[in-house]
Amino acid sequence: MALISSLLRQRSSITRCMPLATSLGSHASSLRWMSTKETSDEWVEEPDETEGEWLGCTRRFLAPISVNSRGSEILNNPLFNKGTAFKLGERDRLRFRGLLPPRRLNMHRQKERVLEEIRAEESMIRKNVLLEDVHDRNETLYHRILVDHIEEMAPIIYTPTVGQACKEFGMRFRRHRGMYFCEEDRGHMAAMVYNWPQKDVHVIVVTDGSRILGLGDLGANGMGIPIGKLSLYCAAGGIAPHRVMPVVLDVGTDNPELIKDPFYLGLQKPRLRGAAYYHLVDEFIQAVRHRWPNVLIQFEDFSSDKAQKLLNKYRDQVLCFNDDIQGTGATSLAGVLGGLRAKGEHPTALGDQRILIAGAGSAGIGVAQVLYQAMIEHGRTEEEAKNCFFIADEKGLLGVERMGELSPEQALFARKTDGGLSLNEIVNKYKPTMLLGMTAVGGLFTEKLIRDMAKHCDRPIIFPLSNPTTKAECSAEQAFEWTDGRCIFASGSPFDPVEMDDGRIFYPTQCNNMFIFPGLGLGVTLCGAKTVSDKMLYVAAEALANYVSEDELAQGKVFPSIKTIRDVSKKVAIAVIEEAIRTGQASKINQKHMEDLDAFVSRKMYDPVYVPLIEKRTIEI
Ligand SMILES: NC(=O)C1=CN([C@@H]2O[C@H](COP(=O)(O)OP(=O)(O)OC[C@H]3O[C@@H](n4cnc5c(N)ncnc54)[C@H](OP(=O)(O)O)[C@@H]3O)[C@@H](O)[C@H]2O)C=CC1
Ligand SMILES: CC(=O)C(=O)O
Ligand SMILES: [Mg+2]
Repeated sequence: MALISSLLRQRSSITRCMPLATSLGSHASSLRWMSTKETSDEWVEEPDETEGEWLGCTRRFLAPISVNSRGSEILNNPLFNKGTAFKLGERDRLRFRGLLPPRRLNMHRQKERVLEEIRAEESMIRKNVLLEDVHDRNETLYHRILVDHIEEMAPIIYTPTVGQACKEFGMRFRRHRGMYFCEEDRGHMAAMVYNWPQKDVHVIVVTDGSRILGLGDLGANGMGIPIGKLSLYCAAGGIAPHRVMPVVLDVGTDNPELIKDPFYLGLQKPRLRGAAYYHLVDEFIQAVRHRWPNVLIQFEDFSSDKAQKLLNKYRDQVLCFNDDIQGTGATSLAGVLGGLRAKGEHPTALGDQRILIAGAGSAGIGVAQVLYQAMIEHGRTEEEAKNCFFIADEKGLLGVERMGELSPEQALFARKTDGGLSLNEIVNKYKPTMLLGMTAVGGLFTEKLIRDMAKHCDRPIIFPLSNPTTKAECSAEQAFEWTDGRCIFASGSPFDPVEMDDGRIFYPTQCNNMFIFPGLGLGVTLCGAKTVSDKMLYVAAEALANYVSEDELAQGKVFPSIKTIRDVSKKVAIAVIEEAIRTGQASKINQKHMEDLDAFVSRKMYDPVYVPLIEKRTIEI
């Protein structure tokens, strides 16, 4: 009876209509029109007593959203579920009154409870499981926790812990998330993409699991990576959770342990190769673009032999980029520019550096390509720029004598002399000013190597970028200790501050593509770009580099604090949109947006708050 009268009251209160804000994120697409009277009189909930503490006091108007489901369906849908935070009126209207304990906790209290539980747990992987449980039952709360505590949560949902989460993916599997495509799905993918429950996907992160972080071939267990990256897209890049889709292309695995693992959930057969592999990828790309023509596709953790080929094939045709090649390149450029600033050198001094890159895979070559382009941008000739690089793989310095076996991208950097020199020999002969590690070989940077770097260079830039922490080429402590605190350091996975014997404290920052991809994705999807250009990556790197303050540089920090990642992503997005406008790619940006891009981007960024829910049929007018 109460429900009927409540519905009657709602209907009779309709006065005039207005469109609802799309920035409400997850469910706005299901909205039609809403009466201002309804929203103001009936549906807007009393502000929570602690709202200001976590939301900032000046909240935008929380218009309700209409949902097709009701009852326990809502409680079981992580995009809608608010758990114990549902107010009585909502429990009543949506027909699940009595299905939750009576006492209501507001979001702040729920968050405190989860934080207490996570903080009481010592093991990082257990923390990951607890947080992913929240992800699976209440996405709004999950993203609120990430946004408010990103520095603490990033190592739990991302590197380093995501590495272990991937390794144990089969064992820990609880609930479906993301899509899988395999050879058996050939011919069906265009139909399969319609199984995805959300109508409007903006960003896909896809892997074939062939090189997960520095852990090698983890096959379908690699799903943890797209999930982790997309969590950052939402929390740091402000893309609403219903607009992202994690994907694994399960093309088998060559990892013998997985082939015999009884709990492995992927196909236990050798990897698909050659034309069949590329046809499968192609069908996937066509299928997702058929349903979502403007979707951004981020290639992630493909082994290098395929990563560059796929990028070359699709980069001018579809909105896509390879995070390990291009995202890491842009991030490292920002760090290197920060390092030069910390040394009091002008950005154009980039072309005066001698850069030793250990690792000639996707990341190593990607970084070299972006630094090389930046040198050209700063006026160096191709020859001068090439001459700055010393790139080594397991066989030593890349040299012209190996031309036949190198990829075209590697061949560009092959040295005319001294091919095959070891890292130690390169350091002693060429006295590099920078040492960047992307080998996935933990501890590769030995004490001798780093001490020799510091002998020849007053302030060497040392970036061990391999992930997870076990694969870092050296630790922060080692780098600072072996250079007497003179190095400029950043790492792929986080390290704690280092206190030297003389009391000096150094604060290592993280050189990880997480500083680029969320903002890049936000920028290109908001502006309607058709492709991701090299220049977009360059301006993204500049925006990131400019974010670091003089004070931070003075403390040896060449990247901003992860606490600021949401704002960093906004700046990156704005830079990307400006570049798209400049080159006529910004099809969705109008004059009004251009007048205040900052406000436009801020408005569009998903902010995880509980939005009042109403049953769809009660508001159709
Ligand atoms: N911080 C960040 O944002 C990012 C970090 N990464 C990390 O970078 C690492 C590498 O990734 P990716 O490039 O895709 O991997 P690849 O496997 O494609 O490349 C690894 C490279 O390291 C070389 N290598 C192996 N052992 C040695 C050695 N002893 N000395 C010199 N070189 C060696 C390999 O040479 P060979 O081919 O001869 O074996 C290969 O060229 C991973 O750990 C990944 O997590 C990646 C992307 C972003
Ligand atoms: C960070 C990242 O993308 C990697 O390690 O592969
Ligand atoms: Mg990666």
